Amino acid sequence: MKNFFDYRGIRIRPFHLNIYRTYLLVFWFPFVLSALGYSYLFIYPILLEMKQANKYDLLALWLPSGGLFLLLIIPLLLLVMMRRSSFIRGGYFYRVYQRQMLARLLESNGLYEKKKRKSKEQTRERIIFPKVYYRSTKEILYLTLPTDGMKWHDRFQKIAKTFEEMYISDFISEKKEMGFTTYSLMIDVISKRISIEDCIATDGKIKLMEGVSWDYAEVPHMLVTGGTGGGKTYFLLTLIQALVKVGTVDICDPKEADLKDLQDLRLFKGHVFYGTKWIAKCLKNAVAEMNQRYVYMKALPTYKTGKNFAYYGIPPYFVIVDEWAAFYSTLNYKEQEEILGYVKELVLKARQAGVFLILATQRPDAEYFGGGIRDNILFRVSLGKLQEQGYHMTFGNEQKNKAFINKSIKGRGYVDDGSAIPREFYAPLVPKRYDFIEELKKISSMKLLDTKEVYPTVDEINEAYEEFGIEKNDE
Ligand SMILES: Nc1ncnc2c1ncn2[C@@H]1O[C@H](COP(=O)(O)OP(=O)(O)OP(=O)(O)O)[C@@H](O)[C@H]1O
Repeated sequence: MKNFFDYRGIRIRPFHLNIYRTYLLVFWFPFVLSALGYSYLFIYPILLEMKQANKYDLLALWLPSGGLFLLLIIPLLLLVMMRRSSFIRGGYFYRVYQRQMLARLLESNGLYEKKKRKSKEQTRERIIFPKVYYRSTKEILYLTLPTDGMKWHDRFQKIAKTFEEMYISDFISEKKEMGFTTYSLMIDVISKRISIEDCIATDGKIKLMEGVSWDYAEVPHMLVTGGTGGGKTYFLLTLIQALVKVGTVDICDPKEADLKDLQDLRLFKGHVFYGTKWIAKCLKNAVAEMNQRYVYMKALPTYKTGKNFAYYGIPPYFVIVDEWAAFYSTLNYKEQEEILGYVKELVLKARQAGVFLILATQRPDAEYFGGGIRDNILFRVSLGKLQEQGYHMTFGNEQKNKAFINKSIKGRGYVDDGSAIPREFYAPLVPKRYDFIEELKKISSMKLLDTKEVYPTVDEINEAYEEFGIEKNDE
């Protein structure tokens, strides 16, 4: 609802074109004034005396000139340093500079009107900016522009990507009101990075950053993409250390690289898979687990329509497959069909049973994700540097208007937490001293659901599916 007074922010005016420098001069001005006073009191009398005596002694001026120099230059240097440090910390001057950038964007793109002002002697031109407003909080930048059907309407409607690139920020939403559009952009995301110690799974969610959690029951399954060295393995290990405390974690490492080492831990005995045959078995087991869980839940005395695994206190079950695309491309047609079949079942049906897939890959090309699998994996993370196409594959072609910016920060990328709005992401920070293996050794066992003698028939499974509103199996 509209308030009577809606504060849009500071209106951008032509004086903002040089405001960053102007502010420096304004802060310096009192020192210039005191330098003038000082000169009048201490230098002028000496000069006057010299003039009267008609004898100029530069040596006598040396000390007072030094004082003048200190009075002018030291404050200027301090102010330049203060301005720079405020800029780096994202403080006052940083925001001043953002306003200057906005003014310069308008000017350099000719987004202004010219107005002539006539006086007796001459005609002067004045530029008038459209009604553009700037407002910022510590985390969000609000930029309001006129979308009133006038001259620059279309231009202002498509400006979000430019803002993302200008301010190295993420467009998160737009709010339209009659005549204006307000774009909200997230800034200073790095300050929301958490440490691995704070990456904890509770209440069906795993915290990944301040304000970003993977709510696996609501936004099931995860896609992790990233080039080599971007932090994919560290991120998967971070997820594993948190998820293993609340449920079961099966790990498929087709490349037999970093994750395979976990098999040496007692905790992961029988939970690490490699080789096509065993990975297929792991996924088949997960489908069987899903079916058992549905039948098990339906048979519980506490069974209640519409409730999921969490309601019955059933621990979640995660299957992590690393290097999915590379693995998939090595499979023959028959193997592809079998394995894709399991993945598809899990992606489409397993949410309420609490069985979740985490697929990690370098590039999520559509050819490795048949049957709409990619579209049904709702939580997506990219890590490290990707080409534009890689971002579009990860977050969908509808993100073509978003500016994805690569930075050389380990564990940095983008996340779509199910909102369909990707934003900058920093994986939990893993300190150098942190040893994943040693930390995992401290965990004695995984939380498993003991479904005991539940070995359901196809009919029983279909019956349970019906209860949970899931499409039945054909056989
Ligand atoms: N979240 C993080 N916190 C701290 N350092 C990180 C993080 N993620 C990655 N790194 C650093 O980056 C290095 C590479 O990360 P990682 O091994 O996870 O990359 P990768 O994408 O899996 O690469 P590859 O595919 O080549 O194994 C790590 O050795 C670590 O030093």
